[in-house]
Amino acid sequence: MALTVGLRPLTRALLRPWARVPGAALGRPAAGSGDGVRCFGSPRVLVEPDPAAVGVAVMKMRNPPVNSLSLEFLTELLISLEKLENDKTFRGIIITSDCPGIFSAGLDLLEMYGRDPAHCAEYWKAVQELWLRVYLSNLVVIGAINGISPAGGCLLSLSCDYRVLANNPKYAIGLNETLLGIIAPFWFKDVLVNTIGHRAAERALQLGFLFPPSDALQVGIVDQVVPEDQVQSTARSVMAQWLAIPDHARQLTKNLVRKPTADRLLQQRDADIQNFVRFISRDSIQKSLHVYLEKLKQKKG
Ligand SMILES: CCCCCCCC/C=C\C=C\CC(=O)SCCNC(=O)CCNC(=O)[C@H](O)C(C)(C)COP(=O)(O)OP(=O)(O)OC[C@H]1O[C@@H](n2cnc3c(N)ncnc32)[C@H](O)[C@@H]1OP(=O)(O)O
Repeated sequence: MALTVGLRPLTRALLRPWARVPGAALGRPAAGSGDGVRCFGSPRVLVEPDPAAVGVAVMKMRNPPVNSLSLEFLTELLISLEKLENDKTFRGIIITSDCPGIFSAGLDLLEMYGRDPAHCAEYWKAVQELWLRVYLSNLVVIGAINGISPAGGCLLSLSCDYRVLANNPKYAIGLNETLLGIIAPFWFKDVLVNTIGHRAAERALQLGFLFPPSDALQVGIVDQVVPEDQVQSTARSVMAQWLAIPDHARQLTKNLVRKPTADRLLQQRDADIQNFVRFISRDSIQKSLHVYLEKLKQKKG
């Protein structure tokens, strides 16, 4: 089945592989700065230069209540990342959350439930694009994970160069897709295998493990677990260590390590979109999503 993907103009401009964001940029001088420091804001993505670290931006995700990765939110994240990537002021980003207790609830289930194939295709393309942009970023990307991080939230974390997780037993992280009756796509799986190894990934993926911090550290899905009030300062110290390496050497090395994984998706992006649309449109999958969404509602009581 050939898919015709009808993209909206903004999304279309953004989602071409490595597209340049057109003129109407969100980048603007920080209010009252006048010193050339740039701040790229958007309603759901707050980006500010780290006042304590030169060349570092802090990107706070603010899509309440749970930072689910809706199409609009993905688009704003992509714009902000593109702007940062193009601004030579910055060499590193710390990605964190502005939603208490939640890093990201992952992909927005409402973008996949009860939607037509064209919408699902557009959505999946945006998911692919965000992953590629974070995973292959020339910047040092540190995840300051200050909340629970299931599925797509975990993928975002895994795509960073280094992960610092707050030590709170509620802040579990993992690819829990099977618990929803869906499956993690091959590129989610690849990134997990690259991070924790084949055997651990095999178990974690099939059983839909959400690792609490101590287990997450033990299996290697995060690099460091620290008290909640030290997540930002730790991320900043780690960033300093990464920024001590000359950019060109670090970037080429990152590319060497990550490109084969990214290429697997780049070589079959359209097929991956079609597979996703076919899979998600199945009655059985839509029913699983319905049951899961109902469970989330009932949990509230
Ligand atoms: C042939 C092969 C082809 C390959 C095909 C590949 C197919 C792959 C398909 C999909 C892959 C998907 C990956 C994902 O990321 S799926 C999303 C997984 N996420 C989760 O499981 C998390 C679900 N959410 C929660 O567990 C909780 O909400 C939590 C994050 C722990 C926060 O709990 P709490 O603070 O108690 O908040 P609530 O549960 O009350 O939630 C508040 C409202 O937010 C809604 N919500 C929550 N998560 C999502 C989400 N992911 N998407 C959309 N909406 C979400 C929740 O329903 C509440 O809404 P409301 O206030 O209206 O009731």
